[in-house]
Amino acid sequence: MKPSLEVLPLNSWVETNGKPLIISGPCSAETEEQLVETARQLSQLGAVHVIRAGVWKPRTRPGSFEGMGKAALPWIQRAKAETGLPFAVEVATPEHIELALKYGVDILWVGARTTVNPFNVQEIADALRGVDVPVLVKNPVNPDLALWIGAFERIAGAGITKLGAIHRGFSTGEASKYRNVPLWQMAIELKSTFPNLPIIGDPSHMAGKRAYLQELAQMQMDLNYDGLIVESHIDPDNAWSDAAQQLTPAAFGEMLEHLHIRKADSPNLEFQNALEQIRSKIDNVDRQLVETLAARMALVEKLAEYKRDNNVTVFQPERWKEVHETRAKQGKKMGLYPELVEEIFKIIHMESIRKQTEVMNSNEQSA
Ligand SMILES: O=C(O)C(=O)C[C@]1(C(=O)O)C=C[C@@H](O)C=C1
Repeated sequence: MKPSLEVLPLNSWVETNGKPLIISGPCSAETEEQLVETARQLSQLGAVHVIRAGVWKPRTRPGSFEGMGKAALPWIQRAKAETGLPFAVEVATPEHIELALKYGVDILWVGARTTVNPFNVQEIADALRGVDVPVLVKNPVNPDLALWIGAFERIAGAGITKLGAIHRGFSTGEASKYRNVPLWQMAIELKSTFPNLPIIGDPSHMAGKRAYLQELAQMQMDLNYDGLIVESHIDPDNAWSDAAQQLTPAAFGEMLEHLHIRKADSPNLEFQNALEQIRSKIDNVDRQLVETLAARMALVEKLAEYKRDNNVTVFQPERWKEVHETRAKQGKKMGLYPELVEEIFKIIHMESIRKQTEVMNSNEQSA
């Protein structure tokens, strides 16, 4: 069964006047003064639609600052009253939900460390039954699309229709300049699974460092995300959590000014015609690509029959090295991104091995 979700459009629950939804605020609510002043400066930018703050913080190791908890909730009420802006908070337990709603929090989000655990997500969903509140779900820490999808299904199953995703990147164990690897394909697949589900980019947690925020936010806008959630703080260097990735409200305002916001499409006829023509050429090239792949696989199958009859192994390290290197070199010569050709040939080689193993372990003999 193809999964589907009943999701209300973003602009039915938050007014953004056709612009991307901008959520910003400190990683953590630390003091009343810090929270209210950050919110005040953000509201003065005139570009922020929702203020955020962490109240309950899941931390990797015990002993780190775990959020101010319930004590911060009245500060949120004051920040809301002074700015007139709605407020979003992370919740991880039914008790958090009850308290957040009691103190007038407008939007809840489920954090990456909660999304990984279906028991936790189900508890949250059960606590949300009968409540009309927008809920945003961050991607799970590990790159597992099914877990992310499952979280939406559980929360939607409790009757929540004001739903959105937050893409904050993944822990993959690979070396990366970013704190969390974006794995854009995951977000693209989520959008393909649930076309109506808004996706909000979280460049702060992806980047881990101020220096990468702009490029990541721009990429998220170019992927047609519906909004951004960015951490900001009146004194980022002295923040009690995530100091390296927070911006002052003024710096955040500047970052927003430098963002190119593009539209999903254009009615311009000349553009539409050009697009159609080029896309039809792309269709042809893609057809050739697929035919070429099929031709290669047919050759590999033939080769496997000889290997089977002569009792020779599938994997041939020397030949693979040659294939890999020559194709990468050729790609580079043609101006292609080197990793593109390398990665494609790794996939082709694995498929060649899979196919050959299948042929070699079938009982027929070649003619
Ligand atoms: O050349 C071979 O012996 C093959 O099996 C073909 C092929 C390939 O697909 O290019 C596949 C597996 C080997 O490791 C090397 C190359």
